[in-house]
Amino acid sequence: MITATDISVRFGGLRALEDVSVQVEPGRVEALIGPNGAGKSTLLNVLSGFVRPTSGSIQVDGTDVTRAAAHRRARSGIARSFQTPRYVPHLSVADNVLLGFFPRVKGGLVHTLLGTLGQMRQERQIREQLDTLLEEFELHEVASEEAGNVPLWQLRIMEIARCMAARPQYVFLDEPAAGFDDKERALLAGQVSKLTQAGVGVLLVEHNFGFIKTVSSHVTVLAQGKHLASGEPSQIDSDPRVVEVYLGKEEH
Ligand SMILES: Nc1ncnc2c1ncn2[C@@H]1O[C@H](COP(=O)(O)OP(=O)(O)OP(=O)(O)O)[C@@H](O)[C@H]1O
Repeated sequence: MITATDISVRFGGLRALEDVSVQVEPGRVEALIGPNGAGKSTLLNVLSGFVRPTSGSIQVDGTDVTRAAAHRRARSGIARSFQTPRYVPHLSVADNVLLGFFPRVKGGLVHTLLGTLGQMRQERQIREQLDTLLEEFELHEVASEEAGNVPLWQLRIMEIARCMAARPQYVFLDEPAAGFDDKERALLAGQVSKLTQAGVGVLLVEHNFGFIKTVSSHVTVLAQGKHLASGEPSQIDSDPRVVEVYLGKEEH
């Protein structure tokens, strides 16, 4: 389990987070919601090691990782997606997913990227795992297309598949359904549930409450950097404080 306790972050004079606590459990989706500027991305960045908290602590499966850099967290089983998908547009979808195997390849330096990609393609075990991932996340039909030619919703699923290549225990998803229509959201919900079925703990930052209700088991609500409420989606949905600051203004 990931346990973040009393996390505070200051950017100069701005208090982006104040004493916020959250837990991510294996096989469950913890959703993080709140209005713009509430501190959701900052908390996700703190948990994945991209932002150092001013105070507070983070434990992953009982080990303190508060001071550990992002690459060390990746090695301790955390993978994440970004609000704007990060990918190499001129590489195929399959090769972009292949990049996710890097944390498992010893000595995989970025400047050896292309050479290593070539070697990895040769390795039967990795090739088989890649094929399984592409199949599982329904990317096989676009596997050989250049990622730059693939629609946004498939790029986001490609990012999730790439996260899973590292065999993570925890995956953080930053607004994975932003800009999606109902059909794309339903497809994405199906893919997210594959993560929890595999025992992965998911932290989901998302604005669409309908999507949150479909996939998550617990919700933490932030407002102006502080904890506002937490509970099951059905409790949050009817919490007057949450409706006032957030849900009343959002699609749900
Ligand atoms: N690197 C930074 N330097 C200075 N201020 C920052 C930085 N990152 C975030 N902030 C500020 O911290 C506050 C929280 O921002 P954050 O992006 O975490 O909110 P959010 O809930 O993710 O918002 P959104 O829904 O718009 O993505 C905001 O006031 C933001 O301007």
